Amino acid sequence: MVHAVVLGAAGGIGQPVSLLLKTNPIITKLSLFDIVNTPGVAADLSHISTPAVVTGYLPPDDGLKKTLEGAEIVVIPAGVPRKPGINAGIVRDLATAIATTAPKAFILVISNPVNSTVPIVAEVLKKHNVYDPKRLFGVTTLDIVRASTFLAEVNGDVTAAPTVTVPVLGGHSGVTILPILSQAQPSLSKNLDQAAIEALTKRIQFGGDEVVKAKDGAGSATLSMAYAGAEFAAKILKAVKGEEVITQSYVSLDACTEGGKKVAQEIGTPLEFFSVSVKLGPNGIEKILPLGDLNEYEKGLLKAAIPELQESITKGVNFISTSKL
Ligand SMILES: NC(=O)C1=CN([C@@H]2O[C@H](COP(=O)(O)OP(=O)(O)OC[C@H]3O[C@@H](n4cnc5c(N)ncnc54)[C@H](O)[C@@H]3O)[C@@H](O)[C@H]2O)C=CC1
Ligand SMILES: O=C([O-])CC(=O)C(=O)O
Repeated sequence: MVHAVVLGAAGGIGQPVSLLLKTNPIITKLSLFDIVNTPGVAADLSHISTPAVVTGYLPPDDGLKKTLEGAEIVVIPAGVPRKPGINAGIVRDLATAIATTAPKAFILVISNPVNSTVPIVAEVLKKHNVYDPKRLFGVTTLDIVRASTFLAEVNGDVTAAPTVTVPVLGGHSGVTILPILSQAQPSLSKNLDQAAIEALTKRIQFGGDEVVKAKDGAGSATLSMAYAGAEFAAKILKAVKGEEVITQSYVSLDACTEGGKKVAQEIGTPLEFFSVSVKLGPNGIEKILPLGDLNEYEKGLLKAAIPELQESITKGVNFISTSKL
């Protein structure tokens, strides 16, 4: 019995991610919230012959509170593509509702800029004394998905993508995205020269721009993001059921003292949030894994990512310290 929630469920990501969650047989209750159109989305999904009972809520009559009551996992794709200022306020308000109604839920933040929206959610939860860093995740799975696909593609066999894994660390925007191609499994990057590695790294870092350009004004990645978001939610739910799961996510380095300290040393600059490899268990993050060996090029990428990450985290924290909650 799992109650999953999508906030921003009528949007470009919200609708397909809700569809994919509806097809996850572990989920028995799926509650959808948006400022528009959720009754229609919910009615449509409710005809699918999978276990989840789907309900759509709108803001009137305490809709957000009703959506969140008893929620165990909350996925947040609410917001507007490439409008960071607007999204900060939206995410703050949704986090406030989670803090008061479903403080123990796993929170999966998709709304951009993830590098700032995750600190925003953390600060709101801290203000309500319900912050559990083991349960708060910035979803960076799309970067991991892209890395697998693009590495398989450049290696001449895109059909191998499902069997290729590349750890992607750092954050979720441009130069803060650190694909660690030297740690790819299988080690396909050995077939590539340095110029090809650098081109592939840039493609992964700026994959979002490729979609924005191709959509020509009609928004950013939605379908691949929905796939990635549902995959990440499925990983959390597998871990809850006791399966061992290791993946990367943008999380607090204080979520796990031991592992987090080691990573902080590897980074060499204090950062409250970073996308790292985490071992997930029934209560969320059990262990933060070391960055592992980085080659000289990857060390340079890490160094270049730090100032932007620091600035984005500070922006998120300051946004809440100057907000009336
Ligand atoms: N983490 C990642 O890898 C990715 C993140 N994104 C981000 O996801 C967010 C959503 O993108 P799209 O679905 O394409 O946008 P969209 O504009 O199609 O959908 C956003 C939805 O949020 C809803 N919304 C707005 N304010 C709300 C509120 N206060 N409460 C509940 N719902 C509200 C809107 O009504 C709309 O249905 C954007 O911030 C985008 O940048 C997009 C792609 C990848
Ligand atoms: O680029 C964007 O605006 C959306 C995004 O985060 C991505 O596609 O990775």
